[in-house]
Amino acid sequence: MNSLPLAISLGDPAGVGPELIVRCWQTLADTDCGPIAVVGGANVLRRAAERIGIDLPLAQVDRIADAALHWSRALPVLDMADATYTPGEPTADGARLALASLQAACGLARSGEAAALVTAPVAKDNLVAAGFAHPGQTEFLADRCGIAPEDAVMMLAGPRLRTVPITVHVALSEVPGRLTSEKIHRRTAIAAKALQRDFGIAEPRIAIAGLNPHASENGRFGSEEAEIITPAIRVLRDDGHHVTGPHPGDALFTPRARETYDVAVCMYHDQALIPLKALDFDEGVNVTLGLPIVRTSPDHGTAFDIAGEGIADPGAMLAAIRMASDCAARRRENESRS
Ligand SMILES: NC(=O)C1=CN([C@@H]2O[C@H](COP(=O)(O)OP(=O)(O)OC[C@H]3O[C@@H](n4cnc5c(N)ncnc54)[C@H](O)[C@@H]3O)[C@@H](O)[C@H]2O)C=CC1
Ligand SMILES: NCC(=O)COP(=O)(O)O
Repeated sequence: MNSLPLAISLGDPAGVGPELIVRCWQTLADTDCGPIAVVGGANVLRRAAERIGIDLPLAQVDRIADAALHWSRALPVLDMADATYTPGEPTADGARLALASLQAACGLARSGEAAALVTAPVAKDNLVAAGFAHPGQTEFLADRCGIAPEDAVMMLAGPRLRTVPITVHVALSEVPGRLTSEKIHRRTAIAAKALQRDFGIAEPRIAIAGLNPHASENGRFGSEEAEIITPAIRVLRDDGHHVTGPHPGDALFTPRARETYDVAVCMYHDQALIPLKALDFDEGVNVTLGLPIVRTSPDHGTAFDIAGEGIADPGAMLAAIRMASDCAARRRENESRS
């Protein structure tokens, strides 16, 4: 168990994040996942709990270290920015709060005051209006941690599947131009190292998808497999990684195929996220690999359409908190051994 708290950023206060955090605290309080602390938004959390009929004990703390004193009987919330609770109706104030919470929570993880960072969902376009200059939180965290955006690797992880998209938040038409052997090699190697360090998989089995239908059918439907993906696979194998591919994307996620690998490396966002969400939506976690901090998030977004109705499933947020706790503990253990 982590003795340090996990820092939870509030996400967009008009989304499902606040009510899910409340539900997660109810489930996790005093369990071996260790203390959690929400960074800002006490009023939002209180109102979200009221709205879904939960009598929420809340402990406002000045220092995250104090969360451990309270979390078994009250949800610890760091006293800072706040906003009005307007479920389903995002506001500029709410976006500013989401950004302030993300920035402060990231700072706590980086300084070592928090064991890990768990981010509740944000709406990227609203954040941009609040001054956010990154395609997503993944790239923001890379920037804050002083690493190249390409080296912060998104992985979606559920009980049945793990996937890594090589390109992420870009238009589909730009994907072929953005794929390079170097990028596939580098991001796959980062994922392999993180699976060892944070997930305890000693020799990760990696399956790499093609880009084109039938992985190009020997060049009939495109050249990226031969020119970009296969050379990357060769170098990864030379480095000692257990890699197969390029596999036709449509065959890679069948039940039998999934038994043959620990992670599927995919060429674009939806190739990686569609199978994960189809299989594991209510338990899916978005984890950022390659950072000096541990960061997880639920696989879903703000779900403005159901916010405040009390019907949002807390499973993915719970899985994100548990995974952050496990990864942080494993990383600390590995570091103390080396
Ligand atoms: N981790 C993050 O911060 C993420 C943020 N987003 C952002 O969220 C916003 C909305 O994105 P969408 O594509 O609409 O995806 P979404 O995941 O918010 O919603 C898609 C569908 O799933 C449902 N849903 C989502 N979470 C649910 C839950 N916990 N329980 C039950 N049903 C749930 C929604 O009601 C909706 O019908 C966008 O601005 C996007 O950028 C999207 C994915 C991840
Ligand atoms: N589709 C995943 C997603 O949008 C989450 O991105 P990030 O904000 O975690 O970078």
